[in-house]
Amino acid sequence: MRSAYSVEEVRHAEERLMARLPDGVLMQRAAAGLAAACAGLLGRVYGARVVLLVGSGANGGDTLWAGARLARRGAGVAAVLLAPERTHEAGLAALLAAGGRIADDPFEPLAAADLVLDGITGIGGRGGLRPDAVPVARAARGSDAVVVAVDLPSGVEADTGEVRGEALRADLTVTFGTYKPGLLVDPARGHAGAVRLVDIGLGGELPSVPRLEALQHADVARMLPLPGAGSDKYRRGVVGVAAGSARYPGAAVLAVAGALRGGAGAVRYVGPAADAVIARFPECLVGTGQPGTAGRVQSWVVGPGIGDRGDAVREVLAADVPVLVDADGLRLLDAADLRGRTAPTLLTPHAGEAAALLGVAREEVEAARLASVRELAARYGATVLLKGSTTLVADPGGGAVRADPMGTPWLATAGSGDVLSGLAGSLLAAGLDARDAASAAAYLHGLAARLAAARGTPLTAHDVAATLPEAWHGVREPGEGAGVGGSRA
Ligand SMILES: NC(=O)C1=CN([C@@H]2O[C@H](COP(=O)(O)OP(=O)(O)OC[C@H]3O[C@@H](n4cnc5c(N)ncnc54)[C@H](OP(=O)(O)O)[C@@H]3O)[C@@H](O)[C@H]2O)[C@@H](O)CC1
Ligand SMILES: Nc1ncnc2c1ncn2[C@@H]1O[C@H](COP(=O)(O)OP(=O)(O)O)[C@@H](O)[C@H]1O
Ligand SMILES: [K+]
Repeated sequence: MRSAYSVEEVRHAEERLMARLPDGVLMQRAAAGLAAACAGLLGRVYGARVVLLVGSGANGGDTLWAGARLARRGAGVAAVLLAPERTHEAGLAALLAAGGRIADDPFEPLAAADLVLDGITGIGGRGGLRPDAVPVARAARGSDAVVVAVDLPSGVEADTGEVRGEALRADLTVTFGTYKPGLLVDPARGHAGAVRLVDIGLGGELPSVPRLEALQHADVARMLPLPGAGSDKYRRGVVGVAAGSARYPGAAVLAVAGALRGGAGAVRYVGPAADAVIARFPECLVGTGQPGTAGRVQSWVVGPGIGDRGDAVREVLAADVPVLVDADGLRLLDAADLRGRTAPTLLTPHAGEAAALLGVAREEVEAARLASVRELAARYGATVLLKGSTTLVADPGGGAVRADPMGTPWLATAGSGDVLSGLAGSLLAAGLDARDAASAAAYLHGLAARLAAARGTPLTAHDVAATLPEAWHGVREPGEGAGVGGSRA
């Protein structure tokens, strides 16, 4: 599991750790890790041309100390000082002593650089880049150099992943002590590039529950419901799918396709698309009536392509089993029907559906995903999986939000959300709690898409569903397979 903590939590942990250590040790640990990552990228440090973008705080200090280490190994290092009168003094002195220099004009060294280190702001940054930094950041991005962000890409909001204004775009972010939420949540995540964590000894000082966490293969492997000697199809869990309509039979077929690959022992479909479902999946138990006629299930998926069948949504929500509501089901949702429920409810909106549930514009949800998913979970008293460029899962009672690291834009294809809802519903039927079911489903869905995309694109939702068994195998046997889907970091 990768964990991310807020700026406030990082600062408290840092204070406690610093109280036990000699002055400057943490900055030296950070700078050493940063310089090592840079040396790895450069291959040959001697003779490399390195430019440091240095702001007024400790983020600039880390950058100067790392620059000094590279200069000692023979790199030509020029520092662009964005706040010359407030530059980290000891760091600058170290750089100059190691043979580095201060650049009078930022643009000339940037044009010839092999590597740029962004030390304008880290966790002390507020708002987007200031006007004087904008042309410098653009010149860095426009050059042929590899751009490495120090701790965070300057200009992004560490705690939320929001980007208010302009922010630097890095190829790699070397972050210290712990991930910050902004490194795992778009739009900020899109500015970070690959992310590498440098251990500076902060771990033991951080709270046990992080703000945000991202699953890795081993976490998902532990959650997967595997059949044992005592299993039968009912004990493995039965998932009911109430989806599709005469107009949208395909949504039912795709939700069932996902449900069949989620580890439940059986899938029951009820609704007007029974003929289409049975034609495609003879292993599915089908009926044409209302959900109440389906027989016992351990979870329900309701909503994909269901049209205006609000009665089916209400009927499913009255059942005392975990219920996943998606797509049309979200439009038909009456919040009052959620209040009386004691079994878990999982809502899976995309940004547009989330915006409608919150009564705000879609753009607001996309700009503030973390706040939106938390607000939805609290307001509806349900676990919420917010789909999109970064899929997030929040529980109504708080706790760590899960950020999915596996998504790929190839998933933005009609019907892939239906596959996801079937898959997550199946994991619910198999006994996972709502947060685990939702986040494991998003992970497997993303991994399946990556595996399928490695063989050919564009992807269809059907390709994603068909590749889910390979994704299961991939998380359980990470050494094998197509070599995609390891963590980004
Ligand atoms: N925590 C840890 O464990 C460790 C932390 N370490 C490092 O320290 C970093 C945090 O350092 P920090 O607190 O000095 O803040 P930092 O990010 O350098 O910003 C400082 C100044 O920037 C300014 N400023 C604000 N917004 C701005 C903007 N938009 N555009 C431009 N300028 C802006 C603002 O000054 P202002 O101009 O507003 O007076 C503010 O004072 C952390 O990210 C990590 O790299 C490591 O050394 C190891 C251990
Ligand atoms: N830009 C993107 N990057 C990564 N994943 C995306 C992106 N856009 C959409 N997705 C994913 O694609 C799926 C689309 O689901 P949804 O919007 O419900 O589509 P549909 O209703 O057609 O099935 C979701 O899993 C979502 O997270
Ligand atoms: K930075």
